[in-house]
Amino acid sequence: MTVNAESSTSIASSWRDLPAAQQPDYPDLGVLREVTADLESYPPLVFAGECDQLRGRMAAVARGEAFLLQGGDCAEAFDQVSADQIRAKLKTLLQMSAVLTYAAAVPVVKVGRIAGQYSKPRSKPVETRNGVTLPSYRGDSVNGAEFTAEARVPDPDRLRRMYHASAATLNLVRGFTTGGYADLHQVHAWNQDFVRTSASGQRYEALAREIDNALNFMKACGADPAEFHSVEFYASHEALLLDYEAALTRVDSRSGRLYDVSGHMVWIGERTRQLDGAHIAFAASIRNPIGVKLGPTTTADEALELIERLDPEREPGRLTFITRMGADRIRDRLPALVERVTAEGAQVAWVCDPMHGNTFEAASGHKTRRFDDVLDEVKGFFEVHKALGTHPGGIHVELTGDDVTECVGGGDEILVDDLHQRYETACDPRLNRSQSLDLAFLVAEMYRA
Ligand SMILES: O=C[C@H](O)[C@H](O)COP(=O)(O)O
Ligand SMILES: C=C(OP(=O)(O)O)C(=O)O
Repeated sequence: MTVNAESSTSIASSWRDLPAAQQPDYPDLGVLREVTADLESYPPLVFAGECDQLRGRMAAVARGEAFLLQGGDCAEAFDQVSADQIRAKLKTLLQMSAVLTYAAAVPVVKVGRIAGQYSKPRSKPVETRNGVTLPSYRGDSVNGAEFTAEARVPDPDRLRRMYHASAATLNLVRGFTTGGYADLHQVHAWNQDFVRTSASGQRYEALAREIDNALNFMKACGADPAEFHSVEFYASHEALLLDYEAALTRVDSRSGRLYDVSGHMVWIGERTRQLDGAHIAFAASIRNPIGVKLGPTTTADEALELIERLDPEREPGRLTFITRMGADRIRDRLPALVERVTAEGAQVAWVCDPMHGNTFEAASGHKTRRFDDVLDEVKGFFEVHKALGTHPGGIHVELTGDDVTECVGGGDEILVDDLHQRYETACDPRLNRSQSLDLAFLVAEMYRA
C-alpha cells in the first residue's frame, strides 16, 4: 500500500473527544506523544489490499458460503515471539482448518488472534495479593505481568515493542503460510509430534490419510492447484489501545480511505463497545473488516445501532458480530439479536466465541473453562441459527499449540487438579492443541448436520 504523507492521526481523530474505556494511565503523556510520533512514521504491518481481500472472504461468511476460524492466544507476550511458539499455534490452526474444510466440506477463512494481541481489557483496575494492591496487568503492550509496583506502571515504550513483536510474528507467519510449510501435502507433517500421544491426533491422522488420497486422486487427474500449496492467513487483534491503533492508521492512496494497518481485522471488545464511546467511533473511521463482541446483556437495539454506526451501507463482510453469551444463556439471548438484525436486512457475519462467557475460578485459584461448556455454547449457537434459518458463520477461540493445562475436560481429560501442571497463560485459559482439535471435529459434525 502506498501511504499518503498526510498525518493519519489528524484525520482519524473523530474519536479523540469521546470517552475511551480501558486506556492506560500513563504517568508521562509527553513520552506517549514521542512514541506515537515514531509509530506514525513506521511502515504498515499489513496492506490495505489485504484487508479488502479479507473483507471479501468475510462477505462469503456473511452470505453463508464460508466458515471463519479465528483463534490464538488470549494475550501474546513479548518473550514468546519465537519460531517454535508461532509454528505450534499455526500448526494447530492449520490442523483445525483441515478438519473443518474436509469433514464439514466448507471453505474456511483462517484468521489468527496473532501479531498484535498484546493488550487486555480488565474487569478490575487493580489486583490485590497478600494485602498488597497494584494496578492490574493489562497486557505486554501496557505493563509487566510481574507483581511489582515498578512492572505495573504503564510504559508507552511498550507500544514500540508491540509494533516490533507484531512485525516479527507476522513475518514468520507469512513465511510459514506461503513458504511450503502450509502446503496441504504436509497434512501429516503437522501431526507428526502428536499422533502417538493423543486420541485427537490419531483421529486427525485418519482424516489426513483421506485428504492424502483425495490429493493423489486429483493429481492423477491432472489437478494440482496453487491453492493447495500455500494458505491464505490473516492477522487480527482487539483494537483496545487507541493511541497505538490511531498511530498505525494510514490513508490508502488508491481510495483515500483510512485503514488500520496494525492487522487485517480488528475487533472491539465487550468492555469497550459503548455506542457513544471512542472505540466505536474509531472503528467507524477505518475500512478494515471489523468485529464486535456481544455479551449476554446486549439488546437488539444496541446491535442495530452498532450496524448503523459501523456498517451503514450494509456491506457483507464489513461487520462481524462475535457473540460470547455463555453456555447457559446463548439459547435465550441470541435469538432476539439474530431475528432483529436479519429483519433489518443487515448481512453481518455471526461468529461464536465460546470462551469468554464460560470462565470460572477453580478452588485452586486458577481461572479456567470447562471444555463441555465451550462445546455446549457452540451447540447452542448452531441450534439458534438452525432454528432461524441463518448461518452459523464461525468460531472465535483462545487456543495455543502447546500442551498446556488451562481448560478442563476434552478427549485427553484434564482435571481441575491438573491445572497447576502447565498453566502458562498471561491472562485467560486457552484450549490446548488436543482440545482445539477435539473442538474442530465436533464443530465439523455440527456444521454437516
Ligand atoms: O480476555 C478477556 C479479558 O481481558 C479477560 O477476561 C479479563 O479478565 P479479568 O476478568 O480477570 O480482568
Ligand atoms: C477481552 C476479550 O473478550 P471480550 O471482549 O469478549 O471479553 C478477548 O477476546 O480477548
